[in-house]
Amino acid sequence: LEEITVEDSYTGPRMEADESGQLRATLDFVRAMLAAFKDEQLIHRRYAMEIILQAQAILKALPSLVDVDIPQGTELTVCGDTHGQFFDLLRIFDLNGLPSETNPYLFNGDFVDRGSWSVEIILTLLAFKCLYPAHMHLTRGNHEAKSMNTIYGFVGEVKAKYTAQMADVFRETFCWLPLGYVLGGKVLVVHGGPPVQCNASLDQVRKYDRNREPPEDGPMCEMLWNDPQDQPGMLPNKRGVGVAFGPDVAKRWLESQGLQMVVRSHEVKEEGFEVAHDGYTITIFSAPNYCDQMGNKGAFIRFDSDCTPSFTQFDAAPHPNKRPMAYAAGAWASML
Ligand SMILES: O=C(O)c1nn[nH]c1-c1ccccc1
Ligand SMILES: [Mn+2]
Ligand SMILES: [Mn+2]
Ligand SMILES: [Mn+2]
Repeated sequence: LEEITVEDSYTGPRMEADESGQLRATLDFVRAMLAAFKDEQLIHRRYAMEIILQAQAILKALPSLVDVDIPQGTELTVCGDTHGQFFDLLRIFDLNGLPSETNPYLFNGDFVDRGSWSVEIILTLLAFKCLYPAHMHLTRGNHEAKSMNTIYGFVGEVKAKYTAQMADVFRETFCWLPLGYVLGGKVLVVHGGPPVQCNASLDQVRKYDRNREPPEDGPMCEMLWNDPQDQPGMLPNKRGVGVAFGPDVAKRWLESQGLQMVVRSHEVKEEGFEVAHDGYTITIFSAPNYCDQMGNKGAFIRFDSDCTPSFTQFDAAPHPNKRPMAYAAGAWASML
């Protein structure tokens, strides 16, 4: 990275070196980065690379399933899909505060694709992961994957805003994102759903070798792609990947693992969230007016130390005039 020099002509936020000479994202830098992104400016690719690679090293050291405690008297906020809707992420921070050691967050996958500010979202989340590694938690979604990012806009956006090499570094980093979290020993947080068809245990997930693109079946595939259904039983998923699982299947798997509830994302909900399966399965979705057209609310959940959920809904924020998937391959063709 040293060979990337930050030119004197660069006027954006500058990262300072710590006492060991290592460039670090301080809170002041992250605040300045948020302001720059809000003003449709970018940070220098040297600083972007530092954030991505430092976050990658932190993520790599985690197990594939991470236990997170919510100490007495504290709360943890869980957000769902954000899908490149950076100005709605800023609204979450306005409503609920910036991430900090006293205001921990878990973002439950699908950070990128669809929305045209995916780079701003993922650099923000990874920068907070570097700043507060024990208080900013990130789950892998099915959109943290090369095949999806190539089709749904993230690769095109990174190449337009930075470089193809940076797209590769993002891809390597996504492969180290944990597959799920257990809050307070009783709530599984995962992007799609629990691995009910392969019937994997929490321990098998903890040891799973996640450093790869998502496979077509098995624990990792199901955790990124499964969906709940109202009907009892299990059916092939209409998406063609993973399964649809009923209330009986959710209850049986959760009880077999000593868990009370699964919180998942992955599906748009009109109200931003949905409590299904008699409370065993919660969906949380944090991209309001999804793709500038669905008209849905966004929502996030605050869990207290007893894992009691409180829901907050919010509407879409105004954003600069750029349509969803503005950088997707072929988007340029539509402009010719
Ligand atoms: O892009 C989405 O809306 C999405 N979010 N999670 N999964 C998808 C998806 C999956 C397959 C095909 C298209 C979208
Ligand atoms: Mn999604
Ligand atoms: Mn998804
Ligand atoms: Mn307690």
